[in-house]
Amino acid sequence: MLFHVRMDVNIPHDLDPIRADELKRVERERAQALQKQGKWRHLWRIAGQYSNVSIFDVADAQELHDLVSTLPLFPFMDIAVTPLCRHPSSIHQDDR
Ligand SMILES: O=C(O)C[C@H]1C=CC(=O)O1
Repeated sequence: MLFHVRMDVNIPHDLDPIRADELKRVERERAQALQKQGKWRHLWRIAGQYSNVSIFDVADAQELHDLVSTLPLFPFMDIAVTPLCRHPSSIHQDDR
């Protein structure tokens, strides 16, 4: 099942910079591992913002929740989720 996910990151200015860098490093490792597994299918930066738009390919809403809620930066993100289904005019067979 595909989900469009927007993540807006808001790291508090008073968070220890070393702690923030460590969170970002582990977040990157996690994001790249999920991409290699095919679960985080697309990851795009929104130009000019500390935000991304992503497409997740997971079994269901529970799996999506389990993945995003355990991301290291989750406590500092506002997340908006939109479930997707196949468009009848799509030419991409893997759009499901
Ligand atoms: O930078 C972000 O958009 C937040 C998060 C998502 C992937 C990653 O490496 O960090």
